[in-house]
Amino acid sequence: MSPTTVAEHRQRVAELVGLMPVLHQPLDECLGLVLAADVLAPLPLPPFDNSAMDGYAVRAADLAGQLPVRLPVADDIPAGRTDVRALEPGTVQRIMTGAPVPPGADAVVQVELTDAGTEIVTITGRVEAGGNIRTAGDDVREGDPVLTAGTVLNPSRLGLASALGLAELPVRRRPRVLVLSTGSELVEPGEPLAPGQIYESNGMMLASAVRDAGGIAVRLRFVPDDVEEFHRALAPYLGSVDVVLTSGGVSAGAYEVVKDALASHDVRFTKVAMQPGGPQGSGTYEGLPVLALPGNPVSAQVSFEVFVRPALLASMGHAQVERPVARATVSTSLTSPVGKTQFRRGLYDPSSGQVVTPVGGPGSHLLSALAMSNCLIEVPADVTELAAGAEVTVRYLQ
Ligand SMILES: Nc1nc2c(c(=O)[nH]1)N[C@H]1C(S)=C(S)[C@@H](COP(=O)(O)OP(=O)(O)OC[C@H]3O[C@@H](n4cnc5c(N)ncnc54)[C@H](O)[C@@H]3O)O[C@H]1N2
Ligand code: MOO
Repeated sequence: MSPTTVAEHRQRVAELVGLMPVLHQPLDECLGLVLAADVLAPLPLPPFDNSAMDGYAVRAADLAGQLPVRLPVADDIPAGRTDVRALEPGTVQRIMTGAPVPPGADAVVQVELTDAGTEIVTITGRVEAGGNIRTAGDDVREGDPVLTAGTVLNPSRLGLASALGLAELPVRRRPRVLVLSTGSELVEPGEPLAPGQIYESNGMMLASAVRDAGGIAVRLRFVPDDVEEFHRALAPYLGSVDVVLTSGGVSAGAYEVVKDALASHDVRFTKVAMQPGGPQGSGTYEGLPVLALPGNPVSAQVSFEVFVRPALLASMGHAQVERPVARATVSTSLTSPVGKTQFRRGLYDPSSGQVVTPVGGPGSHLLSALAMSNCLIEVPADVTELAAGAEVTVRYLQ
């Protein structure tokens, strides 16, 4: 049987994860989420004619003659006043930025062009009719489609929704991902380490990657290589998560707990033609999508980047699920296994003439090299050698 290609496995993972349902969420929880329906402005912005300056609401015609002119101050209009009275000819009203312009006024004279009087004001400068007034609907007209379905909600868009008086927006909700590491050798950071044990790192890395992609990570402390314990550990979470993401226990050894526990369910274990990240499991368990990543830390994280991150983003309705890619020249020669897409770790600096420098070797245990890198260098499956200066595609991770 020919190995699964990267593209085939990506497709399978995306289909398994599917689309999250649409919910009306409070704006506070919408940052980074994708709007699921068009939003029509329920009111104009600004909602009423208001002053752009602290100063005096006037009739421009009252300033048409010789300046300075002295006019009585008939009223005071702070922002937020709701009972504004009409401006009588030959008078002014003191007005603050954002306050409603009184009927009858057609301009605002900024305070700097006056003596700031409170009973009588002396005005020394002229303003045109319409000057310093922000008219209703200037920014948004009522009924305008201000935010369209598919828009990613960023700070300014959430600000706009608030300005329109919306307390909630329809969005695809964040996927809840159960992150579970397996391995009897694993020890919680902070605990003492016995010979033969290592500190657990995939759980922290994958949970952070889930959050970084916009999902909610539920971390289940790692379970030992025991099938019964694996099932018992998962059971309490099955009703409350959307995806189960495991790492470790999928290759060819004698104690492959994830494979042993799930192969009898609807989970398929395959070799994907890539390095790192060859052994992969995917399918459903008790109706839940399960993505079983290999345990080597670099393999787990590269698998997340290539398969899981795009699927989580797509599940939230993102159209753009790819990292930015660029063409770059590689600074040193590279070799790559035959028939496998290789993802090497690299440092890419677009300001330095599009050069990418490999960091560390191909080994999938080289976590510090991954931590020092900012991109993945993609070597196609049909390429086994690259000379220094050859062109490659880089996926920019930061
Ligand atoms: N005979 C073969 N052996 C291996 C093959 C193979 O095809 N034939 N494939 C290799 C490849 S490629 C990979 S990748 C790994 C995948 O192994 P598993 O998914 O079964 O992972 P483990 O054996 O449990 O662990 C591998 C390695 O990673 C460390 N690890 C695991 N989980 C964590 C964690 N949460 N935090 C930190 N480190 C972790 C573990 O201690 C091992 O060193 O299999 C190869 N072998
Ligand atoms: O696929 Mo393994 O991920 O080469 O180390």
